[in-house]
Amino acid sequence: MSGQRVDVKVVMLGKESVGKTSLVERYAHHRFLQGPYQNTIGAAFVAKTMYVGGRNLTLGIWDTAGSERYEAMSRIYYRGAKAAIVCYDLTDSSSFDRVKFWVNELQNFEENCRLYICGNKSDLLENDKSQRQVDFHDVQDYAEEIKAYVCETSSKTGQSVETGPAEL
Ligand SMILES: Nc1nc2c(ncn2[C@@H]2O[C@H](COP(=O)(O)OP(=O)(O)OP(=O)(O)O)[C@@H](O)[C@H]2O)c(=O)[nH]1
Repeated sequence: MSGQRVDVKVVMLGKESVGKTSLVERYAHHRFLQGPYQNTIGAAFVAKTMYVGGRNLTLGIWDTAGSERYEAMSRIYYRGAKAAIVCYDLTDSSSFDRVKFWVNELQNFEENCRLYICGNKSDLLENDKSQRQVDFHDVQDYAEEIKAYVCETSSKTGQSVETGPAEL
């Protein structure tokens, strides 16, 4: 699908509609596409070149479909990934349950993959904290257990999107 040389393979995982495609769009193209939600079918690939430590590094980002119907396919995309960004929606606790499913998969089948747990849609909490359904400290405790990084992002405002994967 991509003829481009990829130095670091990254995979986006998580329940449908948590904002994986929007995060990639924000990270790669610095924009947020308004308009009706369109679910990803299968997966999409985006390459982004970064200048790090005196050299250009190409990230190959696989944005997988969150719908459980594509679950088997998503497994194909995390093979050999150096990092997985496992996303959830801060306003939807069921999406955090799905994080645990993917973490489990990665621990079993891709043990060298670095894990990032990303709570998205932080903008929705700005004016109404009661919308939060997933406690940050609970996520931190869980992340410590599984040796993952955590971040809270908004693809809408761009909060923490550019800085998020800097450790890669
Ligand atoms: N308020 C807000 N809405 C967001 C944010 N990120 C995504 N959305 C909205 O959430 C919906 C789903 O976003 P997508 O990026 O398509 O979600 P996805 O996880 O890629 O979904 P699948 O392709 O089905 O797996 C869209 O209507 C987006 O506009 C965010 O940070 N804040």
